[in-house]
Amino acid sequence: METVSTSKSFGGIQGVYRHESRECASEMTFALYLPPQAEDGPVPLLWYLSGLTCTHQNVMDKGEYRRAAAEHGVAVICPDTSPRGADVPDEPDNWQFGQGAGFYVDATEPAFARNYRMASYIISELPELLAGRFPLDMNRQSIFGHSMGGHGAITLALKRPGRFRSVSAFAPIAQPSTAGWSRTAFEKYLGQDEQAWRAYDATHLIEDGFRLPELLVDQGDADGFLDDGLRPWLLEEACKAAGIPLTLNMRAGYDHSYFFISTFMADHIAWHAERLK
Ligand SMILES: N[C@@H](CCC(=O)N[C@@H](CSC=O)C(=O)NCC(=O)O)C(=O)O
Repeated sequence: METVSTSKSFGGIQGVYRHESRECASEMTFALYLPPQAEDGPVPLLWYLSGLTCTHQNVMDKGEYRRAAAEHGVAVICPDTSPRGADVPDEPDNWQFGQGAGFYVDATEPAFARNYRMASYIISELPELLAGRFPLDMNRQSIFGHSMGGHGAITLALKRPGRFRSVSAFAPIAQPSTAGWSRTAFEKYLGQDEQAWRAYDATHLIEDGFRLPELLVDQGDADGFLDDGLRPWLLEEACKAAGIPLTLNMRAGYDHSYFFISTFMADHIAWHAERLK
């Protein structure tokens, strides 16, 4: 693993690291913020999964998470959203599929199965890489994210009870298997059998019996993707039917951008920090 950069921030260290990924068969880059408390011993780890078109860098530059992370003594890891590189299959003119659009699935279609293994990358490879190299308490992890990444956080946690102490999301895609901007990606990564897509769809996982102890979601009501892409009411209905306590904060006037995310970032970090104690 190579250190790309380290910068002191709010008393801690914002690092960027690069490594050869076993799961994605490509070079991958991630950002890790260590709060000042990490100098004295292992700190809990909060995963932030980014949305379509992002790398590790969008949230690092615009998410404004470091002040709250330092205050609460929580490390924040921001992985990339897909495998990268000239050898990785891609559709450069399509922002909803391929590089920057991994959807946190393990692809099964032959053209993509070698590289597009973001579920295993986040759940297995990256934690293995982090453990021991950084002062992190891997028994205390939580997860959140935005849009494609908010949905990814919910699905990864639903399928692994106990792995994450808490889960939250900014404007998550509620049901990607039926939304216009994600349906095609599911077909290309996972094949035509829609039954197989259920394992990567939050509302369907909940319908199929998977559970979370609770869920926090913030959603802007001026989000241009609200009605066609995000549809938080589908998540609300699924959680209600399943008895999952959902706090859905509809935020008046906010859109889908990092201006929205950064506004509520400190609230989410405080909420996770309380559960990571
Ligand atoms: N290029 C698209 C807009 C893409 C977009 O809004 N991406 C969001 C995530 S959307 C769901 O996963 C994002 O986080 N973008 C990065 C950023 O820095 O804002 C278009 O032209 O509509």
